[in-house]
Amino acid sequence: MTQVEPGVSGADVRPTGAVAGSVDLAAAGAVLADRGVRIVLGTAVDMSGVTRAKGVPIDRLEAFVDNGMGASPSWNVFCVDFGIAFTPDLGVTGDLRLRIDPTRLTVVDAGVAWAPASITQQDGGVFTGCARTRLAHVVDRARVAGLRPLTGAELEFVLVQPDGSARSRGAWQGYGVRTALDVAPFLTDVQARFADAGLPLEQVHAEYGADQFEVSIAPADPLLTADRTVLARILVGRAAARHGLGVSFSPQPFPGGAGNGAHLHLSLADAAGPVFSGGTGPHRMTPKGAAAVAGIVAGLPDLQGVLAGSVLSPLRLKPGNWAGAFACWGLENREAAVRFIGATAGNPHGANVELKAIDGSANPYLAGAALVGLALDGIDRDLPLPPEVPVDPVTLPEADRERLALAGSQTEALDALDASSLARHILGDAIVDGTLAVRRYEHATYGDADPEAAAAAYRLVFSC
Ligand SMILES: NC(=O)CC[C@H](N)C(=O)O
Repeated sequence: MTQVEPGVSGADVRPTGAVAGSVDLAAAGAVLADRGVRIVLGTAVDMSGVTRAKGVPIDRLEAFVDNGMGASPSWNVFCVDFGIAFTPDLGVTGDLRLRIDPTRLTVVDAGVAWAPASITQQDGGVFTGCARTRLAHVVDRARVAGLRPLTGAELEFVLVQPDGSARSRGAWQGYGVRTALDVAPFLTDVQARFADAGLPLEQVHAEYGADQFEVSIAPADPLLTADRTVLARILVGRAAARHGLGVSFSPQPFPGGAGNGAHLHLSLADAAGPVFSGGTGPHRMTPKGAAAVAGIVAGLPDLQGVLAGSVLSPLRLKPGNWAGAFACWGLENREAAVRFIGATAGNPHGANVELKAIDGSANPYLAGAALVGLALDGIDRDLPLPPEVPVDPVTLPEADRERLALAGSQTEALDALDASSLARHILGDAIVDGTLAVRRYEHATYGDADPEAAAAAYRLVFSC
């Protein structure tokens, strides 16, 4: 391999944007070693939404790319309490490989570099249960259809004690200046780590929940955004640890408190330009843009078990939480699952849709695949745009509210996923069945538990 990818060849080792070409691994390894890197961690996010890693010494970088490191198929169905929800295909026999993407190599802590891994068969062949590979596949489908999707991620989290218990809330105020200034050393550390990693930070601010903050990441290719979401969680977690803090991305860290969303923004362009602006439809959508919104709204109940499928997710996904508990769309409607954001001077990234129903338990690769896949489905089938909901959906007549409400229980959301040929078309049977196994295991374990006990069990598992 002679071609050298910018970003891993010079003094700089950081994510490189859209991936192209190959990497001179010997040169990249030398750069990392010069920067004091001793270990490379390769991560994969399992179907319960937990990021797991294998590590190699820096001198085995090439093997991590070319041969991969061994992982049992059961890696995909580990659960939040580290039980294993075996399926007929994902069990104790066989072997898969974690192969890192060297174009994403980034130094994340003293002596440690990170890269996301795809899970492959031993010989490098496609493993259909790999979430990262599935997202790449869905993005490829979009390209073949002449569409260019971009996604941007918002990550909400609550600062906690390192053991997961609550911090003192005496001084907290929603979006509070003092709330932010009180943890300014942590926030400025987050900014520095993102800058060093080449991770484009759009906003970092106190949210409305107690000790809740949000970082948002600029729009990019959906695979890059999902990789960056994993990286962002690592960097936020490391910054928190350095300041004696813990961090919870759980959908509902404390029952009765604010939930953590993992909203994703989507824009789409075809050869003629952006599909969510420049047309003659509602809010200047083009026919493709309208069909994409229709696809997301129509398919949301089928994919809820992937986007917000944990035991805790229904505690967050309720009216009044700005979490998008209704399968409808509306211009700048923060209670609609699909918030449409028009092209205005206040929005330099252009028109896009924000899917608010996603929470911090969702695998970011599957969330991206579901969102892009639903938009493609709407375009493929030329679905008609449902009427806009321009008001808070709780104010609608009861029959409309009931029709639009997303599932209020985990069981209902999972049964809808199980029965959905659309979800199986977008994500494949291995991913749908693995997700169901993991979430049903969670339901059996925590479904009847006191919400405080369930929340405690989940509090730190989605942080890195
Ligand atoms: N500002 C917001 O959009 C709040 C979002 C909310 N915390 C959620 O769970 O989705």
